[in-house]
Amino acid sequence: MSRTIVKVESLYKDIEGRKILKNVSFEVTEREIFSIIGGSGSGKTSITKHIIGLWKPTSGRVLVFGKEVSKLSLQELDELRKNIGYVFQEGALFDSLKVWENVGFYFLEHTNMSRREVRDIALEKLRLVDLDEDVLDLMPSELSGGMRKRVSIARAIATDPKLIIYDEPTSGLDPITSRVIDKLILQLRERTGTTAIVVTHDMISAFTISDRVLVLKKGETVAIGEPEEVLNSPDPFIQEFIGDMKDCLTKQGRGL
Ligand SMILES: Nc1ncnc2c1ncn2[C@@H]1O[C@H](COP(=O)(O)OP(=O)(O)OP(=O)(O)O)[C@@H](O)[C@H]1O
Repeated sequence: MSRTIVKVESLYKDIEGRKILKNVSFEVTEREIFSIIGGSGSGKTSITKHIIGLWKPTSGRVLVFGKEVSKLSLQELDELRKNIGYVFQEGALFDSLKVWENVGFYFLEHTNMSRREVRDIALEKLRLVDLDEDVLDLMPSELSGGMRKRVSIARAIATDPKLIIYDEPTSGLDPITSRVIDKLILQLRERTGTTAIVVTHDMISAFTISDRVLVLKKGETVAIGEPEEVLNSPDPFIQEFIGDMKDCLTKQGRGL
């Protein structure tokens, strides 16, 4: 049986009297690609903030690798975060650092490894995202949008995390580059066996790469299931949300 990597149980989050998340529950199992979709402000990022321990639930529980995140000590939280790679929406690369220094940032900051060793690790991670030594010494400003995403992903996997959270991995990219990043997310799962949670507005991405999809509306679960199940849900919100995309999201359309 597959191991549970993330378990969210009846998660509620209120901030200043506003209900941000209402009774959200789901499990993500090992090697799964699990997408969270929903309109702006529906609570997608709020869920990930609980997973990495930035927020504590108002009620309910969030367990990651079997441990309740809100009960971890600071040291345990550091250890947890080392095992979670986070790909930030805007890439969040340090503009004054070279590509290899960005990818190896964790090791430069937290270990005594030599720069040569860190550079070697960076190259190994860059190869996993189909980049090579040509980019090692480039500055982030010299990269295209798609390459920046790849470098951000290489940085997120630098410490060999068991879980990767992708925050809007295709935002700001043209449709062709978006599909390339989708393929990369799938390839990375094959290459590293990592579990992935993808927060996205991109329906094509969510319905093509995911094993399961969670649809949120104003902090509540509208649907959860395999892409086909969710696509065929009679729920009017889902039908409206998916809208015209449904035709191109048929099985043929999923042939990445
Ligand atoms: N620090 C905060 N303090 C108060 N309210 C917040 C805070 N962060 C988020 N919210 C509110 O929580 C709700 C959910 O926000 P969240 O960022 O999780 O949505 P989202 O689905 O990720 O949206 P988007 O797609 O726009 O990033 C929103 O109404 C937002 O205004």
